[in-house]
Amino acid sequence: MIKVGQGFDVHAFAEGRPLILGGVTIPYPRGLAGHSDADVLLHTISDAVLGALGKGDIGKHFPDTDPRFKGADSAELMRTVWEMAAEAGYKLGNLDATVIAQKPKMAPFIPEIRERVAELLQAELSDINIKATTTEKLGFTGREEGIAAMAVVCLFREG
Ligand SMILES: Nc1ccn([C@@H]2O[C@H](COP(=O)(O)O)[C@@H](O)[C@H]2O)c(=O)n1
Ligand SMILES: C[C@@]1(CO)OP(=O)(O)OP(=O)(O)OC[C@H]1O
Repeated sequence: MIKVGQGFDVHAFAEGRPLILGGVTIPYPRGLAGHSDADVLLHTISDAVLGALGKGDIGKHFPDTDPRFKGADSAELMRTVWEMAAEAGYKLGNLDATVIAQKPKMAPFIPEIRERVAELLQAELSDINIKATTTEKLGFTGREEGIAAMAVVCLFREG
């Protein structure tokens, strides 16, 4: 059985917060606003996994009205999401994700993010692809108002 899921998320920049993307803290003067640590990349990947499982989205499982998730570590949220997939017998086929950000330059951080995501999804590094693109200074990402991310996952299991 093969299942495919996609994710998309956006968070606005905010002063006085660390920038955490893919479970990695990126040195940058601003972070992202959110109820959790606002890791837009892990939220996107989590949504893609939940989509493949037909189990809604992270807002359904971890509501932003619930004080338990205030300041939550999105890596822990994604670990919980992946447990749902593993318990249903799924393994990761592959993940392809894109961070849409005018700044910061993501390239230097992508190897560490890949490793972190591979560990969280109990996957081979070669099955994890993380990309970045600007929007050529166009739109809200181009104006450096926030960061968007999108992801596609393929899960598989026997039978
Ligand atoms: N935040 C970003 C955005 C892009 N990159 C890398 O630069 C390449 C060129 O970006 P364009 O938007 O001009 O196509 C892109 O392919 C990425 O490798 C980046 O590291 N961080
Ligand atoms: C992760 C959650 C939960 O803390 O909060 P946010 O960090 O605000 O993220 P978002 O992607 O807006 O929605 C999912 C939320 O339920």
